[in-house]
Amino acid sequence: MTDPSYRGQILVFTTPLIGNYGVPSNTAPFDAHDVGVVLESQGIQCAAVVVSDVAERFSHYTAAESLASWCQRHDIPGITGVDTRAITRLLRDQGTTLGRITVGSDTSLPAPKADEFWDPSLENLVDQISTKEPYEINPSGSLKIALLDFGAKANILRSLIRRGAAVTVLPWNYDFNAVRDQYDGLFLSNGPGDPTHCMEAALKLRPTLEEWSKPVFGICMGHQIIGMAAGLDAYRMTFGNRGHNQPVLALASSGSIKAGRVYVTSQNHQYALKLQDPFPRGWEPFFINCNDSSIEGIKSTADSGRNVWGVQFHPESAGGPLDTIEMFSDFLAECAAHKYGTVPLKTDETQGVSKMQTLESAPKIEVAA
Ligand SMILES: NC(=O)CC[C@H](N)C(=O)O
Repeated sequence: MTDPSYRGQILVFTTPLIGNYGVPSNTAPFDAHDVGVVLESQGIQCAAVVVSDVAERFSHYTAAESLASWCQRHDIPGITGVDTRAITRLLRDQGTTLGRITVGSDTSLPAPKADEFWDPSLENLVDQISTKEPYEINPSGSLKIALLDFGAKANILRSLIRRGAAVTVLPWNYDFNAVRDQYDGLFLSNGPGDPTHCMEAALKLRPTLEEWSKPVFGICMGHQIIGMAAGLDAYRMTFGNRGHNQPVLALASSGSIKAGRVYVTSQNHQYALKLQDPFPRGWEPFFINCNDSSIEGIKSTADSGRNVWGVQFHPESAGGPLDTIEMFSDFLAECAAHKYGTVPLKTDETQGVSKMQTLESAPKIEVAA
């Protein structure tokens, strides 16, 4: 609920009992030295929550308040006592759908018209949530990482600073080309909404993505930005990938990632990069989703002279499995290798499976209309 990528969305929980553990307090401040303890941003980001059975009595040693009181404090509506199974089945048939929560039981009122629903995908949600001013976290860190903030989850910042990086958080549309010499690597964060609203930022980054030899790593929206800058199209999926059990197959080895292995990942996205054959010159698919064959990662090819990669899933999870958490260590090892000339964990192409074989034998690919 605090992941900024959920901004504007009504979340329907499939687990029937929600709120049993209450909500922890996020006692560490979000400032230049820390990014909170457990929550992913300072407030609730989703537009509303739909729960089958909300727990009014909560119990956990870190709990500070109930789900309902937390929602009330943040002015976020919630509804309980509804058949979330029925709503989920509807969403599974027709895909992600505009919705609204209304109060009252007068069924004689006419059903709302299409234009009476607020459509968050029409807005540039990234611009609403991104930092307005640059700021630095852990300034004494040895590796200087710039992070373009499309709506970054706090655990991405934690995962970088825990590994010793100094992170400068920049607004999403900042002209990074002009300041890139000051940094050892660039990170592109996750973020809410339709990535094509950020096309200008993607195109602005092209000189860096084409000329810079230092590492660039993108997650989710960040991965979509890299892909759009590389010339791939982004499309809206009928069924976005959400949840903590999305299997992805690695098509190439790099750092801790081994080609041919399936990793279980945490995901939250409605858009994806469109698979095309051939891939743009100098780029290759990195991961593919085992359920729907959508692209889950791309990377620059070994002969491109660049060191850029992005993943559609969330290696930092929070919540979810930690199968791919070492991708943060890989990123910083690459940055250190570039800066100090040390040797990072290297790509082992010999373990690779045939990419085209994997793509061909995979299930049907969902393509945008
Ligand atoms: N978690 C994210 O960064 C989501 C990216 C994008 N907003 C999508 O829905 O596809």
